[in-house]
Amino acid sequence: MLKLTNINKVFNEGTPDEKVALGDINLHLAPGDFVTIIGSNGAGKSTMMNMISGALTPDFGTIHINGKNVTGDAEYKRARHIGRVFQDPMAGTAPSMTIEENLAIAYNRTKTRTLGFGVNKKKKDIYRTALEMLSLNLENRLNAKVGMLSGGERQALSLLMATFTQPSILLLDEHTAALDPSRAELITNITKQLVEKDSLTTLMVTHNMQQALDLGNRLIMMDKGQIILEVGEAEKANLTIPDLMAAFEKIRGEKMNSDRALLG
Ligand SMILES: Nc1ncnc2c1ncn2[C@@H]1O[C@H](COP(=O)(O)OP(=O)(O)OP(=O)(O)O)[C@@H](O)[C@H]1O
Repeated sequence: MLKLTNINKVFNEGTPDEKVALGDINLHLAPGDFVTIIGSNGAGKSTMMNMISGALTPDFGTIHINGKNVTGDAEYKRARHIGRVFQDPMAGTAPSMTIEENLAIAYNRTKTRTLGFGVNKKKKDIYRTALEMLSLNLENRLNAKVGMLSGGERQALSLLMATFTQPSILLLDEHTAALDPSRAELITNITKQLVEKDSLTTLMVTHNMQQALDLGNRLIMMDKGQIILEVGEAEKANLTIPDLMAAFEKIRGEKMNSDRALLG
């Protein structure tokens, strides 16, 4: 479903600021895999997400989605196969447009123009049914401007929009980090529900160790541009935060340097 092969990325190469952001990353996700990603500061997590979305291109290596080599494809070209939710709840939606109009954009992202961009009764029903899943009563506020929603509501809508058309890959980039704990928990639960509903192949970066353990069937740990630990389904089920911290120390010989790590 998603295959990263020997992905390398160096920023400011040949200068005093040279930084190896990704050094030979190999990662393979099977359909329906939900992989959580944790790691130290500057480990390369966001760079890897940007490589997959097409926001950045690797210096070396290949990216395959659904068996197709997309390494050279521009971000807009990959967008129809990829759903992405960012940390900033304001990033995924258009504030001056209504909930219905925002959903129409997401809905039409993968459709051909011949199906029309208008909002008809059938589409309205699809939007309402999807919104009901969030249990936020947004299905009764289709004409409300998105700018009027709370951060949590907006992030829930972003998540719905990113998953609405069942993308091949869902990228969640610390998407609960900017929310207060109760809203973060709500978005975590909605994430679980939406991903499970369509068995979406998902990659989620998080600084919340407990969230990384609670969600998904696999976990990877990154440090200094490398994947230093991969945990499979059976092992993940019994893993604890102290286990993860101890694993990092054992591999690296030092404590994990993440000032944003939430240790639960
Ligand atoms: N555009 C850029 N130009 C130069 N260096 C960059 C650029 N983007 C990232 N880097 C560097 O590459 C390394 C990896 O950055 P990245 O943002 O991927 O890490 P991260 O794991 O997401 O970190 P954090 O958890 O702290 O957000 C860092 O050292 C960072 O400073």
